[in-house]
Amino acid sequence: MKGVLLVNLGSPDSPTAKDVKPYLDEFLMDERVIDVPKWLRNILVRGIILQTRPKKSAEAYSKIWWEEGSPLIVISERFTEKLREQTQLPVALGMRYGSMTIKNALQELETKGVDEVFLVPLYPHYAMSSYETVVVKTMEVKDEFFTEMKITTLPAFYKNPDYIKVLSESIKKGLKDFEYDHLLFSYHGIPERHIRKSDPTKFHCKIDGSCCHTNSVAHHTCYRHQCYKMTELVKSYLNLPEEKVSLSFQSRLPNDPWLKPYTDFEFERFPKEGKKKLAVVTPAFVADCLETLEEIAMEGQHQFMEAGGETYKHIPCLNDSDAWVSLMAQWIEEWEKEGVLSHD
Ligand SMILES: C=CC1=C(C)c2cc3[nH]c(cc4nc(cc5[nH]c(cc1n2)c(C)c5CCC(=O)O)C(CCC(=O)O)=C4C)c(C)c3C=C
Ligand SMILES: [Fe+2]
Ligand SMILES: [Fe+2]
Repeated sequence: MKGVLLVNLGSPDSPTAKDVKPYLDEFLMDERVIDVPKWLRNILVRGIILQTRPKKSAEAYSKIWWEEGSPLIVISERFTEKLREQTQLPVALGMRYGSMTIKNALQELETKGVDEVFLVPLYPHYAMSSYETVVVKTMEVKDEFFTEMKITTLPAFYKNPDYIKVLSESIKKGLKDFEYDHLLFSYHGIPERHIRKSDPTKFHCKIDGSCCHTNSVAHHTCYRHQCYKMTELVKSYLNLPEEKVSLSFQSRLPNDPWLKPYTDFEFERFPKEGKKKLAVVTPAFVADCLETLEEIAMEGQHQFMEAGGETYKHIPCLNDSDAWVSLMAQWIEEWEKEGVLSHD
């Protein structure tokens, strides 16, 4: 019997340093997130980062936490519930980190008789620290506990025409009644090193002005290319003028070059260039979360206004919108009927 496993990143159990610490420990000790030898990761994460970050992160989580829990989890649950109404197949939700484990979700599917799973990493783009780690972890759990299960994975959907349509229409709705002189696509950042590591050709990705715009097989796993491509496709769908749109990368850790330009630097720069009415969209995320609600909607607005901005709007992620749920149901139906799915 067929079934669906949705996987997103996960959140701590509560917005307290006590619960944030083990969550961040699991997250940052992932070799695809902090990709250095284990002994060094231990020193960096447990000896340095976890000494101060949990308290800081807990304060940020407290600002966005809902009565029902973490926005990322609550929105993912709402999405799952709505999806269940649109498909006959069992659907389970798991998280890569934290207490809503992938193992429990697969267990739930197995109890319902599922032995063929459609794995949906809830990320539009491929990055080793997001999409890839979900796939690898799910396969590890399958190999250890659910050896008879067959798993097929949804490819990254950053350029899927139906997804671009749903995303663009939601941006259009967000821009309605908001007069803006610039629209910023702010994507979650990753270290530049990860782009080179994920390049199967080992020579294409130079992180320069041209590599991401020159055809290459490297683009299947190039997060930077995929962010540019998505921005271009939305820009063209909405017929937006070239000079009114740009892209940047948010949420970096210190002491490493991450993808540029940095979103917070752009917030400082735009007002000085006369761009004082700013709309920001965060299309690396399908669901609003700490990184969109605190870093962009709250902190971002503050930084932009302090730098001389006049009006600011964060356009929400797709969350549990009907169009997004229906599109996912359509992809599930295609997989159910045809067994394979490709967005190329
Ligand atoms: C969109 C995909 C994501 C990628 C790629 C990604 C890479 C990445 N993230 C960190 C470090 C942190 N990220 C944090 C939060 C966070 N990250 C994503 C998504 C991606 N991360 C989401 C959806 C969230 C929000 C989770 C939530 O509960 O709402 C955090 C925790 C918060 C904080 O302390 O700032 C960290 C840390 C790295 C190092 C990385 C790539 C190497
Ligand atoms: Fe992150
Ligand atoms: Fe590239």
